[in-house]
Amino acid sequence: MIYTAAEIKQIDQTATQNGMPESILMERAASAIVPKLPIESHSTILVVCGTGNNGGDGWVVARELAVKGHEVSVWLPLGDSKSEAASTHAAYASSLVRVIEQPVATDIVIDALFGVGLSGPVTGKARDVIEWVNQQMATVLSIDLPSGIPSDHALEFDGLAIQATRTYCLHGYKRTAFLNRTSPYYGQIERIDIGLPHTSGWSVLTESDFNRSLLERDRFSHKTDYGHGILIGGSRHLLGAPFLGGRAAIRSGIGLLNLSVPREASPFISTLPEAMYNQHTDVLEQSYDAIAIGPGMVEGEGMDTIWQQVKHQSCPIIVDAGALSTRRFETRGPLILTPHPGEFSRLTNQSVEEIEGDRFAVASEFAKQHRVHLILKGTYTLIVTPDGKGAVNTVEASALAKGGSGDILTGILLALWSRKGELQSPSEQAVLWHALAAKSISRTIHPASVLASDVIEELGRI
Ligand SMILES: NC(=O)C1=CN([C@@H]2O[C@H](COP(=O)(O)OP(=O)(O)OC[C@H]3O[C@@H](n4cnc5c(N)ncnc54)[C@H](O)[C@@H]3O)[C@@H](O)[C@H]2O)[C@@H](O)CC1
Ligand SMILES: [K+]
Repeated sequence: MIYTAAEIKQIDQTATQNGMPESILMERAASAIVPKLPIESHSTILVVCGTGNNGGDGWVVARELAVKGHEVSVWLPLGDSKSEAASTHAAYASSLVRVIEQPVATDIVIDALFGVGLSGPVTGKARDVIEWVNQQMATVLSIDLPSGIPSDHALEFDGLAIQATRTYCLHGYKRTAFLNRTSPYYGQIERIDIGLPHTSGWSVLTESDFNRSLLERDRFSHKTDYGHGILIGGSRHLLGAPFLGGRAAIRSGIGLLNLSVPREASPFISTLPEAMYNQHTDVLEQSYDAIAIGPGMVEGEGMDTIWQQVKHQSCPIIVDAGALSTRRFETRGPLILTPHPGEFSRLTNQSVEEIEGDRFAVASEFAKQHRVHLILKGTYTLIVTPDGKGAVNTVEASALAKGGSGDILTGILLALWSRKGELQSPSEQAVLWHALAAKSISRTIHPASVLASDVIEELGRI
């Protein structure tokens, strides 16, 4: 569940209009956060409160901790609360805690300076406050967002924000928790339910979302029950990619696999005898359950002729690497595109910085506009459906930052999309499986040393 600041404000406003006041939401937020705080009985605590509702949350947390017997100081570096709900809480809580003018070093700092109300880079005195917090040796626990971090995108972020040890994200995560530039500030993240309804179009994928029944085989089944796919790839100087993709497809359970490779690949055919082979110049059969095209391919070398045949097929078509082009968006069946940010930059005419700074919006817009399934690769791969909704993968695997990883993902996608619609969210499952296999092999081989082939062999072991 991931929300923009505007969505959070809307949910908040609807709740308020329907009789759930902000002060009660703050109460709920604090009572859900406090039991989770990693605070020892003897820890000294400083709560830094801003003037908005994030500061209001801070006041209630401070009050609860004081009631539990902790030594709590509250610092209001930007002055008194401007929000009515926060002021009400501040009035009572200030009778239970110590309100200080000058900050003191403590074991714990609770950051309640800014939440989703921040707009643009931090200005004024708050900049010094953030720098002061970052100089402390304390464990820093942020409420909702690390103060200074924008909610939705990193396009205007200037690098000044609180470096949290842990962040308690209220209601849902904010997009910046999953952007390369901003996610490190969050520390560990935890979602806090405050009892509001969920309306998010974005979900967060973790290990537990992987559907292990993918690996099951029915005892009376036949190879045709698991789909027949073709992977078209390779070019004169890039011959390994289709074999990596093909091997990954077979390791992902595909029933039958054809590999279409250039003539120059003939010497490698014996490395994967489980596949059936075609040449790029062969006419495409009509009977595939899914097609993948692109690993190791380059423009020219017959690409246009091959694409003319592919695009008339009504099965799902996965387009990757060298086949990704704005000239190849027209297909009869579902189209699944798998760009990394550089490739996506070419498809969108936006810079890699613009894409990486605002991945969710750019990916969602693109998927809706072109009615495609989009897998925007990265540390936090986004998997977007043609309605612009999607999921972010949070299973991190640095071993995948290496040539060949994309070919493997294409192979897994081919296998899962070949299952004739029998699987829910094949793209999400493929991304998870890929990351989990890489994470799993990284336990026995150092991530720097993991080969793409090692990841393929691990697919059946997770
Ligand atoms: N629906 C929800 O999820 C709930 C949200 N609540 C809290 O309310 C927060 C949002 O509260 P608010 O909307 O009052 O906003 P914040 O408390 O996040 O911040 C607002 C303050 O920041 C200042 N500000 C904005 N941009 C600035 C900049 N660039 N430089 C310096 N100062 C700047 C504003 O002048 C204002 O005083 C959430 O993050 C969350 O902590 C909770 O109270 C419970 C319910
Ligand atoms: K905060």
